Amino acid sequence: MIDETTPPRVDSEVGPLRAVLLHRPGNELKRLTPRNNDQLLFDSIPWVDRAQEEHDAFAEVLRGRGVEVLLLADALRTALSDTRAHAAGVHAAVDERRLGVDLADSLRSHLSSVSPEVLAEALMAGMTFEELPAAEGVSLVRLMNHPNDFAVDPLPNLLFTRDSSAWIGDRVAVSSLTMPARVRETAVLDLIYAYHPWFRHASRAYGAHSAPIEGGDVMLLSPGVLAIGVGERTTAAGAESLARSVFADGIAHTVLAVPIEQTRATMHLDTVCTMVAADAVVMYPLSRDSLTAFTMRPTDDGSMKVEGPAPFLTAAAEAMGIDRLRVIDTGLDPVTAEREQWDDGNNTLALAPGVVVGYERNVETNARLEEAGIEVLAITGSELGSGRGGPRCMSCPIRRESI
Ligand SMILES: NC(=O)NCCC[C@H](N)C(=O)O
Repeated sequence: MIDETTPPRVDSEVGPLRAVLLHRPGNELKRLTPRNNDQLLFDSIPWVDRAQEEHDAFAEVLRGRGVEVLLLADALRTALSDTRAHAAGVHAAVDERRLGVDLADSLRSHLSSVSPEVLAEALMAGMTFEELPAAEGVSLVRLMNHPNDFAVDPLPNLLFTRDSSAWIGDRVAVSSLTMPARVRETAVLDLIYAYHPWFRHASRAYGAHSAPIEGGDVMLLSPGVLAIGVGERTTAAGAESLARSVFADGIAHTVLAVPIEQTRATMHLDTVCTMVAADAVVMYPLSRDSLTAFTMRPTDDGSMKVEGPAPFLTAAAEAMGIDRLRVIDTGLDPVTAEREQWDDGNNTLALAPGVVVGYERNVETNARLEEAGIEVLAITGSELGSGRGGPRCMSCPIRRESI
């Protein structure tokens, strides 16, 4: 059970983690085939039962360290039991451009009558044309689509709860996701934050803004200091809009925009760098000397100024008010470094300063972290990792203690 009496709040990457939003992979993963996996952003076809086992083990590691785990599917079902949320959920599921007016009407009327559980399943796992309810009359759209085509797209990347929303202080930013396969996740998270009792009074950061921002690019370096990766997913417009929004809300005083290479291997800032202590990061060695940052700060007249670029580590330390942001020296040779970066070796989830969760397969990175005094709680991710995301990607912290 989640303690809903304590309000959400996150103002660092490493403060003791108390509550987290995870998504236990479900039937949406069973939609992946060799024909659609690229488009749906998976690198192979996961063995779903094993992925669920791996995820259950991940959740147990967190619970074992005193973290409350809120599962996204439960949260969505709870939210959808509100009739207004149910209506909004039906609206989010039905794409009239794809189905045409008649089929869209018939699907809307069907989904309006189903339980919150069935609607939640349709929103997460999608629906094929074959699964649509039988309807009177002729539908060209139905005839011309293969029974296994999607009438409602599945959302296999819900697993990566980090990207679809991010808490900044006591506010939540629901992401505006870039890739077509993930765009509808915004609607799911919107429903949860608007209608789940725990979040009903939570204020939004980034409100009605729409320039792309993904949570994997948003890093809370220290209270009031954000780093935002700008690359394949988050755009410069997204980073600037989020910066203006957090300055206006008074929840940050400095935002660093960090250019990252626009490749799949480095799709988010947290694929190359995550925090493992209040003054330390683990970082892909090849990024160490090349990462830079533009520094944004608010001005007295309500606008903002931008400085830089400067080396990331220097700009970050200055913004955080510390002498140095340490990089745990993994000292890996370039080939091992590249292999372990691809397998999310740098994508750790901090449960407290100096305690992180990492994939067990990243043997070398984990060993170097341990040598540096960082406790690594190793989890299996052979199937979970097929979507190209590690422990940080798979978790959206909702409550952390201050450090
Ligand atoms: N923060 C992250 O790096 N998240 C991983 C997202 C993986 C997902 N398959 C995607 O391509 O969006």
